[in-house]
Amino acid sequence: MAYKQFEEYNIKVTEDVKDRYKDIIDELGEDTQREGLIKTPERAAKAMQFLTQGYDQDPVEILKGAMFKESYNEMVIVKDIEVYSLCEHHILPFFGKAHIAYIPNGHIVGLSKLPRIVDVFARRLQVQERLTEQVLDCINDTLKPQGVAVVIEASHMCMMMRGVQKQNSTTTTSGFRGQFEKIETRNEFLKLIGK
Ligand SMILES: Nc1nc2c(ncn2[C@@H]2O[C@H](COP(=O)(O)OP(=O)(O)OP(=O)(O)O)[C@@H](O)[C@H]2O)c(=O)[nH]1
Ligand SMILES: [Zn+2]
Repeated sequence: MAYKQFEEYNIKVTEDVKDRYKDIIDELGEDTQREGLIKTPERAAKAMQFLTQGYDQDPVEILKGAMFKESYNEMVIVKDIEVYSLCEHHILPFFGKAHIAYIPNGHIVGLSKLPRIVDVFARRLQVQERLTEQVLDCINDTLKPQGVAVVIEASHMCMMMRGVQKQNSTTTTSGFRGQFEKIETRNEFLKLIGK
């Protein structure tokens, strides 16, 4: 494997974050010594490291690890890629689907690498708009295709469980570069992903 995978928790980070979670749980009025909660600060510290592992990963390296010379000149679409991220305002999940298309320009990329780079950017504190643009720019700048398109549809827990408390709203963000700036190409992509 040519790039860093999430393998182990940083011991110092785990200890530091664990101590802070213990204080937070305590402040929220719970008993950190009761059986069900005794290991919770450590579990939460590890979960947060997993959910923010994207800071330590290099998406360019991931794409470059599987670029292949090919003359294929048509649209390649990977749709319905599950996205799980954390909103940077409330540190609550937002989740949904990403749809990615590109038109090669001499090189194709290993299909799995597209969901992998979505994960790299999603596993950070994010807003949906920036997540969309980072995926778009990464593919555009690394693969240098004739065009690239990214659509993300997501539900935000911070709008569902708290705050405005709307259970059925979804947010759609999109970005288009190169050939996808042309309305016909963009429409073909949107039609193929069922939009
Ligand atoms: N644009 C954008 N906004 C987001 C995203 N995730 C969460 N938000 C919003 O971030 C905003 C933060 O607004 P604030 O008024 O500072 O926070 P708040 O008082 O908790 O707001 P409410 O959620 O309306 O209760 C809220 O409107 C959230 O809905 C995102 O990915 N993109
Ligand atoms: Zn939020």
